[in-house]
Amino acid sequence: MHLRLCQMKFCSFFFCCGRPSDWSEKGSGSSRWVFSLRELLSATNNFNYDNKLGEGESGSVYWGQLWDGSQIAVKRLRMLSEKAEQDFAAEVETMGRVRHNNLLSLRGYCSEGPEHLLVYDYMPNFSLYSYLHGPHSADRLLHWGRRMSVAIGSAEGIAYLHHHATPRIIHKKIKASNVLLDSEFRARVADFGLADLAPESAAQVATTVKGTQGYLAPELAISAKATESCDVYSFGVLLLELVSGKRSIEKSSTNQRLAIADWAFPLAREKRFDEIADPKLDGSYVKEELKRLVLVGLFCAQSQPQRRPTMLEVAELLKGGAKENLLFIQNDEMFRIQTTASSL
Ligand SMILES: Nc1ncnc2c1ncn2[C@@H]1O[C@H](COP(=O)(O)OP(=O)(O)OP(=O)(O)O)[C@@H](O)[C@H]1O
Repeated sequence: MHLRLCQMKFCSFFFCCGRPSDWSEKGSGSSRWVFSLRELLSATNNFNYDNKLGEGESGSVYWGQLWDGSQIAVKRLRMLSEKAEQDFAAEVETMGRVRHNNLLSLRGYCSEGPEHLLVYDYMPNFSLYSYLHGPHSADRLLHWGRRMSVAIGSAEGIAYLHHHATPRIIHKKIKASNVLLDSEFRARVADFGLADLAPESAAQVATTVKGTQGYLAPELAISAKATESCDVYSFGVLLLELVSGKRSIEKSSTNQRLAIADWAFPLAREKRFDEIADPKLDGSYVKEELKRLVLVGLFCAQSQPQRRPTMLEVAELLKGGAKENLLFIQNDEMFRIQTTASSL
């Protein structure tokens, strides 16, 4: 059942008035849309191994610097769908039109010969994954205030994709490595629209690969058709990860795999919210906010898609609005003590 929220205000979004193709091709670095292969080769030192930021399913990502000094991340795409191959410019133009403070928008592209490259602003604070589980997890820079801001910001970014972008976009790969952090640790959801550029077979393979395991809505095992509600499920998992510092799926000492929602659910039902908190927070968090994130996370990560909220509702709940709706969730039958974990 969807919660009914009144009017939503999206203060942080802004529309891009002009079409990306209208942007000056000969303008300064910030107004460029079409890049030449030559300048991207020069910016990335010929896709030098030392410039490589990482590699995902769709290709490798390289750090680069343009002639004006601005730092970029260049995604070198590996496989394209036939449609995207035929008209790459038109396909990426839709992605370029989507603009929101919590989305990592496309800055430009290059399509020359076999090379298909996407250009983004470089995010100096890496990804949420790197602070939760990766090389920066020991830095303890992800204090509670930042976690709340990442939760709300990424919810607003995804809500924008679902409810305001034209055409609407289902992300399909919401996970901690796709939430990047800008210089102010503001969440920028990355990789939206990319699933639609991949060949169908590859997009389906993506639903089984390691990186997305634990985030996939259970209904995707039956039907490969992703919906907005699948993104809501993935976002619920992401929220629980953000609060607890645990991975979407943890392996126990006996090599058993435990989904994060199955671990957090009994603790939440018994109101043992403090035990869900990431030990790296050292107890420094706002109890009410932590409880809110856990309840909303579990409500999103329910197995029945029709019971999940929309991303607009999620954003409002996380911001602390719609108090009656949070109460409604808290009193839902799933959190009553008789409920068993299998009903999740
Ligand atoms: N704009 C960017 N600024 C800084 N780092 C980036 C940027 N874009 C991607 N990265 C980093 O590059 C690496 C590879 O990213 P990529 O999106 O290709 O893979 P992924 O998110 O790990 O997996 P997937 O392909 O499944 O989304 C990741 O570590 C990511 O954090």
